[in-house]
Amino acid sequence: MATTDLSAYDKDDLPNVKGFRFGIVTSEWNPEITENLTLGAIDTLLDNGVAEEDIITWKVPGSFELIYGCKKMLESRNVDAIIAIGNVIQGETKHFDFVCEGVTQGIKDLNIKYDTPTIFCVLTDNTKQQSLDRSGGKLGNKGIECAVAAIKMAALNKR
Ligand SMILES: Nc1c(NC[C@H](O)[C@H](O)[C@H](O)CO)[nH]c(=O)[nH]c1=O
Ligand SMILES: CC(=O)[C@@H](O)COP(=O)(O)O
Repeated sequence: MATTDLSAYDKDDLPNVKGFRFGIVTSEWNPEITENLTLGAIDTLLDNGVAEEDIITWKVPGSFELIYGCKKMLESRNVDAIIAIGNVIQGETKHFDFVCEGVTQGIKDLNIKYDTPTIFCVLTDNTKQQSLDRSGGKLGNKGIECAVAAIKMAALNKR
């Protein structure tokens, strides 16, 4: 059963994050997908009062490099949350499994090691159509969903 619209949220349910700083690290693999996820995340942060100059964006080659890229941002930039954006699409071999598991575990580890939340915005899809549907298509944009998660977790960390 396909998921519901990933982008549905109520702005009134979100905390005030004016003055908060957010990082976005984006994988360059499947750029038409990851760029749409990134635009959805940026637009959502801006729409909820985050200043453009308070959004730091970096790019890495692939989803597996999101781990190191987020780690370096956590260690060198003063941000209240990071959104890790990638898109892994099943190929012919088991490489998909290892990339997905690796980045999942790696981002989980960052959330344990560092006191700044890193949001898992990685689409792990069987087909490109599934990715298109979830990055601004009929099922919404996971980048919006993850920006909402980043706002909520950044505010939680400041309680
Ligand atoms: N096949 C996909 C990859 N593969 C590349 C890895 O993420 C990594 O860059 C490489 O193994 C070198 O360390 N990456 C994606 O983001 N999406 C894919 O579909
Ligand atoms: C999904 C991937 O990791 C990408 O590198 C494609 O891999 P494959 O060699 O299995 O087609």
